Amino acid sequence: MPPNAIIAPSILSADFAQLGAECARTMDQGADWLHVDIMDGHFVPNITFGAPVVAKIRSHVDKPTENHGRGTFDCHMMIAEPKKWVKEFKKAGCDLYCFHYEAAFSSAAESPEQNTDEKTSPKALIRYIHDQGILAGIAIKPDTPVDVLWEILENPEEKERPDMVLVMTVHPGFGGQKFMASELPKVQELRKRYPELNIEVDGGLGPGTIDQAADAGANVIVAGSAVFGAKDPAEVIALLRKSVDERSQKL
Ligand SMILES: O=C(CO)[C@H](O)[C@H](O)COP(=O)(O)O
Repeated sequence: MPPNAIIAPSILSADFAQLGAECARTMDQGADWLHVDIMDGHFVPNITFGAPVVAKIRSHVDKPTENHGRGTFDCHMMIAEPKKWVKEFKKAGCDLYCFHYEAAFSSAAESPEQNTDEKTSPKALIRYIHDQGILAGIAIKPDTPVDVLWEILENPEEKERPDMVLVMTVHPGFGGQKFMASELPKVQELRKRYPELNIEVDGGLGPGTIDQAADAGANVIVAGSAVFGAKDPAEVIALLRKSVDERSQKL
């Protein structure tokens, strides 16, 4: 059976003027993790915030007492140089550093396939993140085929295997976009091969789309506008959890 449902509201849709209070409130409303979107204006055409802001909001939410536990800060690094920021974000209180496959190679290569330098490979980056004592996630954009992940997930070296895979269900950069159901076969394939893996989906998730994502096998659900824009965010969080829990029994 897949791992438990983890509901991770994306604070991209929170009121940035009251971010600490928004984080604390969302946890009180039943969130498991907080999804923290870091955008650098290069990897994606938008800018959010950096480690100093994460350090400030971290103090408003209790640290998790175990890996993947309640209060995990799930930092989604939509940045062009993911290795450069690992230590700083760990220091700020990031518990799970999720980088993009597409950004993991040195900028000298025109595409990930052209880069054969082991030092800048996703596997090396995962090892580096684990060496800092935090969890590592790897994300793929809609244009990236899921096959690129097999070599990384099948690595016999445990330290070089990710703790979570994030399948983007929108093109990264902005909240409030339309859910791309075309990405769900990636989730299905991942779940078929890795029953125990934490598989996260991000983009356009809410009451109208959660059942499809849960049927495909996603268990970590990011929802920004659906939670922060709701009249009753606690009800939406509970609904997302129920869908995943019910559907995961049948997988
Ligand atoms: O990573 C993201 C955008 O790049 C956001 O986390 C995501 O889009 C969530 O927003 P929404 O639930 O409103 O679609």
